Amino acid sequence: MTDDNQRPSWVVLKFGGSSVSSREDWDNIVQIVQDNLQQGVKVAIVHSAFKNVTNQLERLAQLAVDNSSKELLNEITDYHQKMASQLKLDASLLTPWLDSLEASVSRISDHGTLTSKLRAAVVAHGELLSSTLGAEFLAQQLGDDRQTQWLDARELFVSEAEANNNVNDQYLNAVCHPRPNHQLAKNWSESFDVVLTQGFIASNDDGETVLLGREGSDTSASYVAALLEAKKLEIWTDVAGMFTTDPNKLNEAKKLEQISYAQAFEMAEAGAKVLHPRCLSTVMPYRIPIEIKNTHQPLESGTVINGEGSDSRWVKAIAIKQKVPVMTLLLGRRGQQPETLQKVFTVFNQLELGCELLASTKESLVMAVETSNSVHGEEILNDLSVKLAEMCRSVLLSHSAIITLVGCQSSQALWHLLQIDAELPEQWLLLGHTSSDQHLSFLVSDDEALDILKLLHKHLIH
Ligand SMILES: Nc1ncnc2c1ncn2[C@@H]1O[C@H](COP(=O)(O)OP(=O)(O)O)[C@@H](O)[C@H]1O
Ligand SMILES: N[C@@H](CC(=O)OP(=O)(O)O)C(=O)O
Repeated sequence: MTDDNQRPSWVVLKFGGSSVSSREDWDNIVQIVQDNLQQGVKVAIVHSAFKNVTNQLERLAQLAVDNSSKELLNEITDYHQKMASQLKLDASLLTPWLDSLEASVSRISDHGTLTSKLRAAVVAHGELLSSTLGAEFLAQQLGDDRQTQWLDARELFVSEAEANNNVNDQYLNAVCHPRPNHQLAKNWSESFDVVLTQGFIASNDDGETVLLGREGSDTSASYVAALLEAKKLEIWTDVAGMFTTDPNKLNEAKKLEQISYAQAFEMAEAGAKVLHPRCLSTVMPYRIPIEIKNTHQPLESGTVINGEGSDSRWVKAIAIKQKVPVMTLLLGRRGQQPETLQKVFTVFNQLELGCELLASTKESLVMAVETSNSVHGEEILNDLSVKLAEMCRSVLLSHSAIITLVGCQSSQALWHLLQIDAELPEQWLLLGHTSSDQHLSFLVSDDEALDILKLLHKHLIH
């Protein structure tokens, strides 16, 4: 099948960690790929690390600092060897990546500290190891009639150092700006039926490995889709679409058959981790539709994301983010003087932490802290508290939940809330809305979050 310009069509299939971690998953993947090939399209696969391996590698990098990573390294090695055996593949395929993983770990131990560059080099191995097995399995299953090619994503995507990016972000939350490359799409079409590459990883101008931020494989998939100007991007995961809320948190969640790019973006930004928000901003300019489907139930329909979406009077979905570190700062007598605010933001900058200002009054600020790209994870919050305490009257760190109503104007959402004829919890900490005015957020205590979600879902989702 070709598109209007007689270019062969590509579909991009992204398989997340929850979709590639068993033999059954892989049998389904082979079927999904074959179905596409039979329809005459070429298939580009973006492959994540096996389930939970990225977290293990993050821990491995930390343990390497004081040379205590051996046990975990063995565990990770074992896990991949077992996957090779489940797929009936020769485990020696893994050797080059296991060797380079060990070398990267040794570099951290020799260095004695963990830099974002060394962390990226270690963590990238999750995708390198898994995709090597995935490509070989697929090549064997599809046979010689089909050309299957493994590609190194670091040769496809080079990050751009954004002026306002700190060093952590440059290595751990890098950004690329791929544009359609018709010649490349044509070359690949002439040589291959299926290409398979890694999600989550890219390189920088110096050829070093960088990461695209946690959950970044969706972003990679959107990069491949933009590069090929694909006719469709399919996100294959462990649920059959985007739901009115996280179906693993609330059984009553309903599948959304179709939503607009903008609504999906709001949901993704607000915590619906089934899709990464950056993925949407990459494909939207090219109007590439996205479909979210369930690898474990491939025949079940999914959610289609396309189009503008029309104004709705109803809340369409509710997103939830839990265990968000939140700092409440009492600024004292001088309140929000530019000088105090500047000091506060300088501390965030020095610690290379991101933050989102959730609310402010004359004397206080409530900020959500983004720690996932910090090399030192949770410890850094204590550092932050100590530093902020030097300039604020009091500093309170809590782990809270943010609940966001998506799909109608915030004033409309607020009106619906006020109609709820049930007891709402006392602790609605605050609310805010974005400039797009299509969502309304609340900060609530983490302990109560799921009860509140249930209540809101019952009353607001129709
Ligand atoms: N609104 C939502 N609709 C569907 N899934 C959601 C939603 N919000 C959160 N999720 C969660 O997203 C998960 C899928 O994302 P993720 O675990 O990152 O999968 P993958 O490993 O395939 O990338 C689901 O299992 C579900 O718990
Ligand atoms: N493996 C990376 C990238 C990713 O997006 O994975 P997944 O597709 O399993 O969410 C992570 O865990 O962050």
